[in-house]
Amino acid sequence: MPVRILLAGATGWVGRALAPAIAATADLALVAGVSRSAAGTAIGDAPVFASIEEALAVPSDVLIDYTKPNVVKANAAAAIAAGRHVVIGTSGLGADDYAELDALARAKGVGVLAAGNFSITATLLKRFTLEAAKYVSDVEIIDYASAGKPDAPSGTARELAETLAGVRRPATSRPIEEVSGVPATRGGSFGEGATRVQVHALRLPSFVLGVETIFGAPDERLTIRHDAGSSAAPYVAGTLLAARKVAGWTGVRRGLDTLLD
Ligand SMILES: NC(=O)C1=CN([C@@H]2O[C@H](COP(=O)(O)OP(=O)(O)OC[C@H]3O[C@@H](n4cnc5c(N)ncnc54)[C@H](OP(=O)(O)O)[C@@H]3O)[C@@H](O)[C@H]2O)C=CC1
Ligand SMILES: O=C(O)C1=N[C@H](C(=O)O)C[C@H](O)C1
Repeated sequence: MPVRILLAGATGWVGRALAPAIAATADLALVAGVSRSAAGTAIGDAPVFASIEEALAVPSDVLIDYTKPNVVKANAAAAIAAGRHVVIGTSGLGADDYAELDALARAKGVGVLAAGNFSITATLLKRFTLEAAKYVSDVEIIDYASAGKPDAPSGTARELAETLAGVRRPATSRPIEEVSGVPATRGGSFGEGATRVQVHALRLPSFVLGVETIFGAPDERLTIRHDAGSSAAPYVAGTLLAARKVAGWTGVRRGLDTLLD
């Protein structure tokens, strides 16, 4: 029997790429969608509803959420409460939010996979960054995105910074508290003390999303960079992989890298 998918954000930039891909995949079936503007219509045989609550009345196995930062947490909590596994693509949530969702998911015995970025090259950037952090102490992140992106940092940069802060070696750069001038220009901090990670978010026309990890060592430097193009195609395969696998554990896992060999 195919995994039955409820797709929240079915009419969005990513949702419009996911819906036909799910329909074309034998082991997945789109059974319902959520979009306020398309409520009352259908995508193939799947009815579209204005709210997650209405859509959860249709039997399904996995919620895939590509909506908005101010919507995703309530959607995920409602789906977990209804016993659904959840794949989160939407940005905007951080470690504290995921700790709350983890407790809810464990209580219901369901799995959650949240990835700041489901593209393969962004996932490789995370993997290579975590590897380099074993050897080089000083690292900062630049987050490039479109002028209209509602959240900062991006989900991509946030997951990377929060994970990196847990494994990196202590920085040799001057602590932010000791910086004079306008310390905010040193960026936003993730983590604590000398293993905090600074993220610098740029929001400019012409960018879709880019993330750059810069390592500095005495007299040498390493830059690792991912740039997204203008289509949502890079996110489809990783999201569908997560939908197939998310029933395999209980609680929240973060990052597509956790599913790769
Ligand atoms: N993890 C990853 O790899 C990626 C993550 N993203 C993230 O995914 C999210 C979605 O991106 P994108 O597809 O570009 O967004 P869009 O703005 O194109 O689409 C948003 C979708 O959510 C629906 N929606 C918005 N508000 C509500 C609401 N209150 N209730 C129900 N449905 C709602 C919209 O439909 P309607 O307005 O009709 O309700 C629409 O279908 C963003 O946070 C983005 O940063 C994007 C790309 C990759
Ligand atoms: O808002 C976007 O467009 C994107 N957001 C994701 C993020 O917040 O990291 C990533 C994706 O490449 C595009």
